[in-house]
Amino acid sequence: MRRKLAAGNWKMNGLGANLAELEKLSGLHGAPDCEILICPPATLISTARVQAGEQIAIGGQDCHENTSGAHTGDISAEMLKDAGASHVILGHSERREDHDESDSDVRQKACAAIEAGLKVVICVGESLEERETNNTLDIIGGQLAGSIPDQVTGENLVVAYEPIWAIGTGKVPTLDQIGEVHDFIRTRLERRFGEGVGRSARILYGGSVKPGNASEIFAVSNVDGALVGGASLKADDFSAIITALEKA
Ligand SMILES: O=C(CO)COP(=O)(O)O
Repeated sequence: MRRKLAAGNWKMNGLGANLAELEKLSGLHGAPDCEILICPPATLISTARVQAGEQIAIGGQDCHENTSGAHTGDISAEMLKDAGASHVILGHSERREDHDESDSDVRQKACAAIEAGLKVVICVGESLEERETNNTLDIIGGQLAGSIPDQVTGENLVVAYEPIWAIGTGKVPTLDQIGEVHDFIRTRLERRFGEGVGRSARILYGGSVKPGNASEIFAVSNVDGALVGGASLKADDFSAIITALEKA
């Protein structure tokens, strides 16, 4: 049985004072089959690790593909690990777009992250045009093939399906659309990595997940949790989503 995962991506939001939300969240949940992950800005990782308590895993939002060197402003996977991170989000659409990250870039970053002992949350998702022209599964299939390295395991691989047009918009695919893509991702993972990895890797949905829609999304097949942006910034909102996942 796969452990559920509620992951929060704070993106470029949060100063030290905002970690109070993390402390508030710490004591609210403890279901053994539901993992909680918060990915704050890198500047907060080490403090978050101390303040979050054991119930909450802390992650980064990106890492460089090299272990060290002349990469001003970048952060290596080993540095994330050293700061207390156990996970790292890679290939988020906002980075694929803003930083021209290719599938190959994401795969190289994922290799470095796994080498450093991090679990990877690899994001895939289609644009509105790709959805409207019925190219979603082709796009997702290509991203899965190009972004996930061979050395993943069911324990260190999480895939997040985040339709670009649902991120930050309040729009959410239909439950059938979510189910179709999650079933497709599961099938592709099993085909490439075998039933062991394919069935144990978690697949998260992300894109305007809120307390009001979380329960119905978590009832969809092959949805093992969520990667939440805006609603993860406030403990009360994220706690409501976690509770919905615990009950799913
Ligand atoms: O991008 C996301 C998580 O990585 C989703 O963001 P929202 O939940 O704000 O739509």
